[in-house]
Amino acid sequence: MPKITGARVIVTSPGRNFVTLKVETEDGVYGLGDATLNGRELAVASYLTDHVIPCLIGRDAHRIEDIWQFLYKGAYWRRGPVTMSAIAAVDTALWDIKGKLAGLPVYQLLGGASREGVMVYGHANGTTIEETVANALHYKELGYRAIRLQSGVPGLASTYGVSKDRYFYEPADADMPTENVWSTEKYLRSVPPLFEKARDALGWDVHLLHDAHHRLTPIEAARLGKDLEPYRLFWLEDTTPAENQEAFRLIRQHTTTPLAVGEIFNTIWDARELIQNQLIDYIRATVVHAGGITHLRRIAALADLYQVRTGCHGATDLSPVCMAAALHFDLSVPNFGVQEYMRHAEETDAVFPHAYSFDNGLMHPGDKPGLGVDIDEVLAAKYPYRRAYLPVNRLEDGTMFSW
Ligand SMILES: O=C(O)[C@@H](O)[C@@H](O)[C@H](O)[C@H](O)CO
Ligand SMILES: [Mg+2]
Repeated sequence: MPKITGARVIVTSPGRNFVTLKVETEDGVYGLGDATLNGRELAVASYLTDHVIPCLIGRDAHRIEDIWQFLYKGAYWRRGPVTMSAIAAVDTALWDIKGKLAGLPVYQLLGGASREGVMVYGHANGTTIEETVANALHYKELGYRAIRLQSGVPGLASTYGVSKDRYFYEPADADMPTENVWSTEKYLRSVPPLFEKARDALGWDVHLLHDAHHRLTPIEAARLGKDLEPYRLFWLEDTTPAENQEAFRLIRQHTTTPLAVGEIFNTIWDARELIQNQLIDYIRATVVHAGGITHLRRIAALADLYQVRTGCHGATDLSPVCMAAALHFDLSVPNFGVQEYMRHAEETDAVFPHAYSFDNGLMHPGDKPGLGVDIDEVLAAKYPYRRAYLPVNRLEDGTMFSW
């Protein structure tokens, strides 16, 4: 058996913070797993170092399912983003090791390729509709077949999804949380004209998406979905805070705009009612925050029964290790929908050399054994951790609100 002889957490900040688990076996083969939880990184690092790694040493690295069950059931305190990100990192690293030992890319171990490539969507943003549409046109020229559009809201100083940089969106921007001001009325007025202009400029042969980032009530979400129907969105994402799964029934009854949710979900239980009651069209759970490749496959299998497709989260706070793992999953899973792809900064790519590639709107994980992603530890050590928070939102009268 490939015995696990060591495991370490590597925290590095090449442009932004990443937490990576490296698991080593006695024959020198190692695997990597992403454990990054944006804004709460060190909690996962400690969970791994202080509580998980001591239990890994001496185990058989091939027993992925058993180790997953051991960490999930053995903790007694189940679920939650910190626990599930830590389990995900172990699980991902073990799949990497299994692939390397088998001499096969991970997607081959997951049943092989179900498609030629993985359709990804880019994130077009701008402070005005004109800027956002121009940015979306640029994505189309780069070959993207799906584009998400997020525009500034007239009357609001800053909004989720609109970055200072044209191409790189990074929400965790300060060592104390940035406070934004939010108005749903202003936002709801601004979105339909954005998509009207986008369709005029981009035509109908490209998929358009939008993220409401959990800030609407069910009836507001229903109205937005209805207002956007003429523009035939691929999906409308995270309309309401999904702690209340039942809310989606109300939204669903009012609109045929496809609904996506789940980037903050960490287990199948968060999505179960939504999937079984066919209240959503796309499940956005991803490798790092939803218990790794093993658990994500379970979620996808449940979703497949109800024609719900996958649409993994892929913002810049998910490291290239997660991106690689997601692409192996995407290439193999039968009910794939789309994959989010926000390009990482050059410093990030240099610390995490990887085999995955983008061509004409599709990505491929490459054919290196394992995940096909590495970490340059010497370079990583040059980028020390810097505390960085996600922003918060207040209504115009000062009330705390969902970000
Ligand atoms: O869909 C998305 O990409 C977003 O909702 C993310 O940018 C999200 O805000 C960040 O990943 C939070 O860390
Ligand atoms: Mg989102």
